[in-house]
Formats: sequence, structure tokens, C-alpha cells
Amino acid sequence: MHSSLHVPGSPTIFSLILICPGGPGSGKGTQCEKIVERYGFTHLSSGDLLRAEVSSGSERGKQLAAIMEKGELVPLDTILNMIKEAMIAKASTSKGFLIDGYPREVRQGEEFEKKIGAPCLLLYIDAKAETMLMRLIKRGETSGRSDDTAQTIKNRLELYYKATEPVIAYYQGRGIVRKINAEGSVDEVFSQVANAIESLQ
Ligand SMILES: Nc1nc2c(ncn2[C@@H]2O[C@H](COP(=O)(O)OP(=O)(O)OP(=O)(O)O)[C@@H](O)[C@H]2O)c(=O)[nH]1
Ligand SMILES: Nc1ccn([C@@H]2O[C@H](COP(=O)(O)OP(=O)(O)O)[C@@H](O)[C@H]2O)c(=O)n1
Ligand SMILES: [Mg+2]
Repeated sequence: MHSSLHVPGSPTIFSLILICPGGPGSGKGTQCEKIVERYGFTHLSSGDLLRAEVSSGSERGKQLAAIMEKGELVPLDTILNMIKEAMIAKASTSKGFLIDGYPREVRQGEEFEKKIGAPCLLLYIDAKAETMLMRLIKRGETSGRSDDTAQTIKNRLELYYKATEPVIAYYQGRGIVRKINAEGSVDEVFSQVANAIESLQ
């Protein structure tokens, strides 16, 4: 059960690609940290890659910050190239990639498969809107994230339901989506995640 990451001019690199879609505040990042701890996959959070670019103070970072503060989507090629570069940098030593927060819309999924490879498992971290809102408001008290404000959270939730939930349906037909009920405690959610990953082996 492998998907390939083919970099032009280099040998095909087989690696597992797991994707972790879910709404803002569903707990994607928290679950990805626990997956890395237990299975050693390489965690690439699209949001974290973007925030690193913003923190670098680059001109591109300034443009990205303006988009992210509104909870809108950055240009597809920008985020896809950042993920691809990060995967290439780690490909030779990675046990497999855990992509967190990408794709955010169906065409992002299509482009990912054209330029990088097909995922073998989607861990759909599913939480209710009110749960996500509550968690992000709470996180916003300490996260320092410019997008953890009430209005931006509302924008992100709207965008998630409009653009990102259709991504699940896009992959559903391939039988690779595992829906994880993310309402419980971190450990209750993680036990479902572990079962889904171990079903791959
Ligand atoms: N009760 C409970 N809280 C959780 C769980 N996962 C995350 N949280 C809390 O919810 C908040 C958001 O969790 P994250 O893992 O940052 O969520 P995310 O999906 O990565 O959020 P974005 O990066 O905004 O997409 C954090 O403050 C966590 O403490 C969970 O499984 N159960
Ligand atoms: N594929 C992506 C991922 C993140 N982003 C931007 O980065 C922000 C933070 O992403 P994130 O995954 O950390 O947080 P959530 O948007 O999931 O709450 C998003 O709100 C978007 O503005 C994007 O535009 N495209
Ligand atoms: Mg996150």
C-alpha cells in the first residue's frame, strides 16, 4: 500500500502519504503530533509552513499574512510548492508523510496528485461546528495566532464547509477515508486514529 513521490530527475521514492483533513479546531494538529510520536511519520502542517514563511518577514510572508488573517485561502501553487519542497527535503529519510491541513479544496487535491502522488489514507477528523468554535476561542487565549479571533474563526468555518468538506466526498469513492469522531478527549480520538492507521498494515 504505497504511493510514490516522484521528483523529476531522481529515482521514484516510495512513501506512504496520509492526509489529515478536518475543520479549523477539529484537532488535526493535536492528533498529528500523537501520530508522529507513535509511528514516526513526517508531519507537514500546511498552516505551520505558512506561518513559518510569515515569521521569516519575507515579502511573500507579508502577502500570506494578509490572507491568513482573514481566514481565506492562499494561492494553490504557493502552498503546494511549499509542501512539495518540504517533502523532497525529507523524502530520503521519511517513513511516510502526514499532511495536515491540505487539501482545502478539491482542485488542491487534484494538483497534489499530479505533482506529488496519491494519498493512501485520509484521516477525516470530524468535530461539530460548535465544538471547533469553542476549542479555537479557548486556544486563542494563548496561541497568539492572528486567525484565532471570533470573526476569522467564523470565516474559516464557513470556508471549511464550502470548500473543504467536498474534499472528503472526492476521496470517499476510493474507500480510503476513515472518519474519526473528534468530539471526545484527545486519547479517545487518538485510539480511533491508531485503529485506522493499523488497518493499513
Ligand atoms: N477535548 C478535546 N480537545 C482537543 C482535541 N484535539 C485538540 N483539542 C483542543 O482544540 C484546540 C485546537 O486543536 P488543534 O490540534 O490546534 O486543531 P487544528 O485542527 O490543528 O486547528 P487549526 O490549526 O486551526 O486547523 C487545541 O487548543 C486543543 O487543546 C481533542 O481530541 N479533544
Ligand atoms: N492549504 C492551506 C492551508 C492553510 N491555509 C491558510 O493558513 C491558515 C491556517 O491554516 P491551519 O490549518 O493552521 O488552520 P485552520 O485554517 O485549519 O484553522 C488557514 O486559515 C488559511 O488561511 C491555506 O490558505 N491553505
Ligand atoms: Mg493545526
